[in-house]
Amino acid sequence: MDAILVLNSGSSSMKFSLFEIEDEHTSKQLACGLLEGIGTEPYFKAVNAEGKLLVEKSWGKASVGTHQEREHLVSYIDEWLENFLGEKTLRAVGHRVVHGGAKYIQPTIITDEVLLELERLTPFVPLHQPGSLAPIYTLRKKRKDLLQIACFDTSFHHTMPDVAKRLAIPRRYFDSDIRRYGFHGLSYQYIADQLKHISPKLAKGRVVVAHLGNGASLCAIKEGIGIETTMSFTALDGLVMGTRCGRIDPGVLLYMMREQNLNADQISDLLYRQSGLLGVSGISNDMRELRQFQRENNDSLPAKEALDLFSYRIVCEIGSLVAALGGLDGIVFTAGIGENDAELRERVCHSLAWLGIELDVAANNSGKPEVISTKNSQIEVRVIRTNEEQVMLKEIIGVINGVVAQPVLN
Ligand SMILES: Nc1ncnc2c1ncn2[C@@H]1O[C@H](COP(=O)(O)OP(=O)(O)O)[C@@H](O)[C@H]1O
Ligand SMILES: CC(=O)OP(=O)(O)O
Ligand SMILES: [Mg+2]
Repeated sequence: MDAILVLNSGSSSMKFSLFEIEDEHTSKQLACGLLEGIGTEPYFKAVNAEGKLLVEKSWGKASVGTHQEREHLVSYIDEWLENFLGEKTLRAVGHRVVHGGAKYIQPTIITDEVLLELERLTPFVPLHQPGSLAPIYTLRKKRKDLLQIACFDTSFHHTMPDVAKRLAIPRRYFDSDIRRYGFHGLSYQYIADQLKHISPKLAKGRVVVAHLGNGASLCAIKEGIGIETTMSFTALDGLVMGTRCGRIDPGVLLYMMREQNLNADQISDLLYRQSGLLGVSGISNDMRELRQFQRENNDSLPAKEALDLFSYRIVCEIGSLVAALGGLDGIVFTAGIGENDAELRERVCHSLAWLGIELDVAANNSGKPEVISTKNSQIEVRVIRTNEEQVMLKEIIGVINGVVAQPVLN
């Protein structure tokens, strides 16, 4: 029997799912797991399809998040996998690659040339691309003949009209790929696919999807096609995030460079790692920790200000996407915060009541929220658990079966 490994590498975590291919169209999950705390206190855990713990390991605080450390961690997972697979053969591994640039729209078999081109995109998303590429390098060293496939977070947004891709800077920059791309596309693809099954009305309508995790963005989807999104050239733009600033006046950066002598690396660190919920609250980038802090500290003002800003920006940006869609039929909340934080969803929905949203408070607070708008609401509001790995699996099987044409390399 053949197996497929799906790796979803993030800036500080790596999720994986292992599937067994039963035939051309069916596969079943064998195991899934998570490596988190990369760069701080790495911790690895895997469970089988029934949720039974298979392995657990922590490395302690000594680790520092270097490239070698990531390689070491991936090697560890690979060795564990080798034992777990037993007689099964690993047929392919698929990687979530955050940036595919203008060229890589389809899932793509990784070759030396592809890897070089993806490496060139690292300056576009310095916080993510190295994390996406590190496991590819490690597995290439360890398993020379293994088929490796890249699935891109940018692909879903290629359908955006040119006007949404353009930045208002001299046009030569657009021609050299400095333009708006958008990210979290694998998650948006999953939601668009799910809507076809669970809400045909929304699948054919105008929807704003709010992917609110550690990275956060919104996507405007019309009849299943992405037409606008809040992230842009990099995964810094748009909403307030865990540690990222979201939309910012570029004049602030010029001021910091000129008047405070900050160089590019310092500004990058400030905007990617020290801003967002962490920067404004001074407490944490993690929504659960912030909520807890606020409860234990009598509505701490810095925590409140960070949370206010987080939801305010979501509300403003939803307004902007509704304008791009020319109206609205539905909103979908997804990812760690969108799926779990009822308070945030309530706040956003109440602020958008003028759009005709009526929240079903009981449904919103239920343990497993699905539709959280009332029957009378003019807008259908849903919570859908995202599953980027499922989309990647479908893409990988498409490549294996030769359904997906590979890009011509020059
Ligand atoms: N029960 C919960 N209530 C509120 N926030 C939560 C809950 N569970 C997870 N989160 C938040 O979700 C965020 C992480 O989301 P996730 O989608 O896992 O992010 P990423 O994939 O970008 O690392 C964190 O801010 C975390 O605190
Ligand atoms: C693109 C992006 O922001 O990804 P993540 O949410 O995994 O940080
Ligand atoms: Mg994520």
